[in-house]
Amino acid sequence: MTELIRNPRVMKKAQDHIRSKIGHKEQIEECDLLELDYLRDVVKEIFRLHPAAPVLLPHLSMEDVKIGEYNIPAKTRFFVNVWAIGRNPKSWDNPEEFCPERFMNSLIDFKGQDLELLPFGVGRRSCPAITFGAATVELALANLLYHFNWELPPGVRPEEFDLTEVFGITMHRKEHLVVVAKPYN
Ligand code: HEM
Repeated sequence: MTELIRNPRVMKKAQDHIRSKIGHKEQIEECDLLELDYLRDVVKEIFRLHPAAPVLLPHLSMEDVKIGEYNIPAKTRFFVNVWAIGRNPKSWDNPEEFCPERFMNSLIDFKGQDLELLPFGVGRRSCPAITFGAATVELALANLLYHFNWELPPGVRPEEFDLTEVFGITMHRKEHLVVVAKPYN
């Protein structure tokens, strides 16, 4: 929501997209998500810049392995910094920019095949709830954007946001985001 408030162009495009595809409905349901391709790109972009688990969970190498120029002995505990991978300029154009359109003509997804986008990890120990987790985020965001317009309280400017994030097993903003919800009919 912070990124959408900071990027009103994307907020409006996502809302127009959802509202035109869904028409009049009490609530957006899981079966509607298939149609919401721009929303999916927005969620991918959120996962790229703000992975919930920035260094995944700790892993242990089972045998000696060489990755690039690094020799990693067996039984080494290591962390995979997917936060940095998602912002690597070798993989992403203008990596710091919030731009869901980067996924429009791209096959990159977060299911584990594309190593530049790993919000759920990859391989045997990746998140077993990837489908449930992604659908939950998409469904919640779709309904919030469909039913409400969102504004900042008077006098608050997005340029003044403190975007500091708290690192840990899961990552979140240090400051709360305060927004005003205006029901949309
Ligand atoms: C958007 C929501 C979610 C995200 C982004 C997410 C992300 C992750 C990540 C990054 C890992 C570590 C993968 C690795 O180290 O390679 C993980 C592991 C795990 N997640 Fe999720 N997760 C989400 C939702 C959920 C939910 C809803 C559940 C349970 C209902 C769940 C259950 C688990 C479990 C049990 C593991 C450990 C798997 C293992 O060690 O083999 N996750 N998740």
